[in-house]
Amino acid sequence: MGILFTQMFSSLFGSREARILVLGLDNAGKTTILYRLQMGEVVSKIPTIGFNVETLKYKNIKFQVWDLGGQTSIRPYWRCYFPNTHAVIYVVDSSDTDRILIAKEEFHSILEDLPDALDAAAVSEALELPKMKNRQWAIFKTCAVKGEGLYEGLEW
Ligand SMILES: Nc1nc2c(ncn2[C@@H]2O[C@H](COP(=O)(O)OP(=O)(O)OP(=O)(O)O)[C@@H](O)[C@H]2O)c(=O)[nH]1
Ligand SMILES: [Mg+2]
Repeated sequence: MGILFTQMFSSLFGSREARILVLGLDNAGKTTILYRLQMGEVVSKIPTIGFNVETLKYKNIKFQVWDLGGQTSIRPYWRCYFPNTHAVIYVVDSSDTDRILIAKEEFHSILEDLPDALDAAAVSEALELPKMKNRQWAIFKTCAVKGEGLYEGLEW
């Protein structure tokens, strides 16, 4: 009911929401961009381990902006954040000429990964779960990195 009302009010007043990921190599300037947009100032010079998430309103759209750490060891976790993402902002440091090729490779691997994510319904179809009549089953979308969906599964 709560969700229904939220959606009704959103459409009445024309406000929309978008989930945005900010990706790019470490030191590219992602966190600086996020807080420049949100607070109009430069806040931190510390590398991001994990993520920062902030909500920005711009032109009647509420952007939920996820700024992920870009260090080599963290990049494999970017894909956990892809589901339900409306757009990716890919930040490149134009003065980091030594790593422009790495920036290109990471960018292309994001593009390869993006269409790969199936939603829970598609996974369930792919595994033909609905055909299983003699067992009880349920499917939950999880991301172990963020700890999402795990307890819903255990609860079940
Ligand atoms: N000259 C210049 N420096 C910038 C710019 N944007 C960011 N920086 C500097 O670049 C450094 C890294 O910026 P961050 O925003 O922390 O980089 P990041 O992409 O979030 O890095 P990770 O969190 O490690 O992935 C900081 O010292 C910033 O002040 C810019 O547009 N121009
Ligand atoms: Mg950062």
